[in-house]
Amino acid sequence: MIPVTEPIITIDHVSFDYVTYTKQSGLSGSWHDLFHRQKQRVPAVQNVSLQVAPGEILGLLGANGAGKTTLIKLMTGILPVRAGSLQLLDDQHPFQKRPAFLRRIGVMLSQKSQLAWDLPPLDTLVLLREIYQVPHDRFTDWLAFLTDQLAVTAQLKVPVRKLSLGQRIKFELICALIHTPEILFLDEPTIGIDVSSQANIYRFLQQLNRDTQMTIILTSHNTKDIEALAQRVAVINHGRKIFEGTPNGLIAQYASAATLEVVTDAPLTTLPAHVTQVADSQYLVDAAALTTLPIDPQHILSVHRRNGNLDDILTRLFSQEVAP
Ligand SMILES: Nc1ncnc2c1ncn2[C@@H]1O[C@H](COP(=O)(O)OP(=O)(O)OP(=O)(O)O)[C@@H](O)[C@H]1O
Repeated sequence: MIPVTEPIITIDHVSFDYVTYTKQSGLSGSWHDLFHRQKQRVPAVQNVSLQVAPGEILGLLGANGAGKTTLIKLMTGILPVRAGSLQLLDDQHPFQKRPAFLRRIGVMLSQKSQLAWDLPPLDTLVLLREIYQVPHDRFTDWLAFLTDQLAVTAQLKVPVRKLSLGQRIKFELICALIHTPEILFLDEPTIGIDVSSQANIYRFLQQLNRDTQMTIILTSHNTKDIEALAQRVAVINHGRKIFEGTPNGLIAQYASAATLEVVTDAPLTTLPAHVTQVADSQYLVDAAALTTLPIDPQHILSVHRRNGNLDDILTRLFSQEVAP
């Protein structure tokens, strides 16, 4: 679906390959590598086109290694766009990292911390204030608001190493927001966060989006994040976009057939193409295909109908091998 308003992000047929070199083990392997390095291309993003409207919350969904983080890195200028084109705000070259561009985006990557381990978050935030040239009084008010909303005011002056994981993630989020960006990128924002803090973060992001029209792009394996926040989702599989639309549209498209969950005491040794394994002896199968399930009925312990929720659908979607 193409947003009706002028898009704030336009990704047009973008592809990205990582180039790596295999490393052989042992001394002789290292010696061999000196003269004959084996080059490998990893096609992380393949021919992806996507548009995001201002004020939208878009969820990027995909299995591990699908290419979500790479797509975020391309949008935020961490990686260069070599094939296709990409425009964010009015900048067609995010990789040039113009200060005016960087001031308009906020990025929180799960694998990269902005916080200094031995310093309190306040020190990092003051540094960011200088980098982004946030006026002092604005900084003070905004920081007080953010820490209050995320319930971490008391931890502002505590060294990062003494904070809980949840508190650290909330400060990472505050770092990404301290300069009030127009677009916020969140890579796995609730990883390792308890349910009450998750709810706190959802409420906060929803309010932020509602009150300031901030555009939010998030990736998550936690479908609760997507259900709570995303107005639209793009599903990436092996670097390709395989779905774009609303979360309900995704459910409607892929949950057309009734799905049954079968528990057995005789696990399958080989998995037929139409069956998805969800646990050691637990399988999902279309109702219409139940009779073709190669399990002796006396070994079936239970059969339950599963309504199509996002978790089920993504499990099925990502377990189907889509050729890279
Ligand atoms: N620096 C790198 N060098 C080489 N290959 C990489 C690099 N970073 C990622 N890849 C590969 O690119 C592909 C996409 O990775 P990416 O991190 O974008 O996936 P992802 O969808 O964010 O996965 P996850 O959900 O596990 O974080 C994977 O096959 C990964 O192994």
